[in-house]
Amino acid sequence: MPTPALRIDRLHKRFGQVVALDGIDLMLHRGQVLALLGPSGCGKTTLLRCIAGLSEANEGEIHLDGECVAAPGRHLSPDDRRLGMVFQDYALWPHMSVYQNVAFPLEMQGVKANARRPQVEWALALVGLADFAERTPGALSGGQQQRVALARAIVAKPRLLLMDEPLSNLDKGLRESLALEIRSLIEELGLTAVFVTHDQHEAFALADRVAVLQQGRLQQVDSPERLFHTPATPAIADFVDAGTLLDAQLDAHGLAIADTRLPLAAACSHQGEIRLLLPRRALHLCAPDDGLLRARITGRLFQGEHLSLQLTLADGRTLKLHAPHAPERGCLVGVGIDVSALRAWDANASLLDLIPRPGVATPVPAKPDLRHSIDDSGE
Ligand SMILES: Nc1ncnc2c1ncn2[C@@H]1O[C@H](COP(=O)(O)OP(=O)(O)OP(=O)(O)O)[C@@H](O)[C@H]1O
Repeated sequence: MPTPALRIDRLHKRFGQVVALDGIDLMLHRGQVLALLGPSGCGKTTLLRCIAGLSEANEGEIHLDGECVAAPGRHLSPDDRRLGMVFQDYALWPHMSVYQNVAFPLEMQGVKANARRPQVEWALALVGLADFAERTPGALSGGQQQRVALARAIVAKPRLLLMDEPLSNLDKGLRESLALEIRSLIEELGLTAVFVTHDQHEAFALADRVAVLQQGRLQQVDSPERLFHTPATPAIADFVDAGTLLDAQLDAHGLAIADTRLPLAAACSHQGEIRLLLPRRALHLCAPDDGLLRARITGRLFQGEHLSLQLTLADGRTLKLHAPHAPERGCLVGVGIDVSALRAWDANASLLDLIPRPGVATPVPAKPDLRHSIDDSGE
């Protein structure tokens, strides 16, 4: 097995009574990009700062390319860790030119001025700012300033690139284009990177692996696809907006949702309250009498490629789904469900395997999208 680019073992960090990191184990291979994703206060920045050497952990170890950089009694300084860092607020020196900002890490390493020039020009060209070398940061847009920060972070060819919310100060259009640029730069240079974000779209766009942190603990480390389609807990499903989460009831007759009972059971025979995830892809519209559920359209947003719909069930609870077409707000519709895509957890957030109830045929999803035949007459 190749030596991992980053290995973290049993990392703990406390601030007085506050446990910011509670036993983090993590491994990242060369060329991989990891997103640290989680709600405010979950410990993302603390973990990044411990990796950078800006913060000292209370327990545990951090290894970079097999070298121990942090352990009880050992703490390598940020400079000695050979990392590149990009911060949310760019952290450029306002009185220095773009060129001087990017040259700074090389200067600190003692690289001579004439040897610095080709490296700085290389880094500025990579981020598309070759013609901006003599400007000061104040004369640049937010996106351009973040590109300077990126050039400064990569100019000394770091073994690990660390980024703290690198896109969150930019507006939406710029966030998407810079995310694409950063991603291709990382691939082109074969960089290994860790970045912090509280935005799942940013995590999914940039990362190969996403580590979800909650209350100082890693909850799931997975590819963006697996995290979104198979979240380990209801809290993760909620955080990545994987669909609609509902409380439902499993009993001897099946799975009760609103005024319907689906012929499903838990493989382990669990009965009682469960938490159910209905991913958008598991649901489709059909005529009111053809679906497994009936609902009224109470929200309808045109989003270019699809409509984003909110449907309200008989008991007042709501479902979210996307559809290429839909009747107007207020119409009654049927909802077909691909039961194989449902996910369920018991009250302790342990995953339940839903299976067809013995002796009962699994419901076949009704034909999707009867857009002209759906009307209000089913009431
Ligand atoms: N210097 C500090 N002194 C005391 N408590 C701190 C300090 N830094 C962080 N904390 C606490 O540690 C916990 C984790 O904070 P951290 O900044 O790592 O969270 P985060 O996930 O990055 O949050 P955000 O997204 O809001 O930046 C929080 O409860 C925070 O209040």
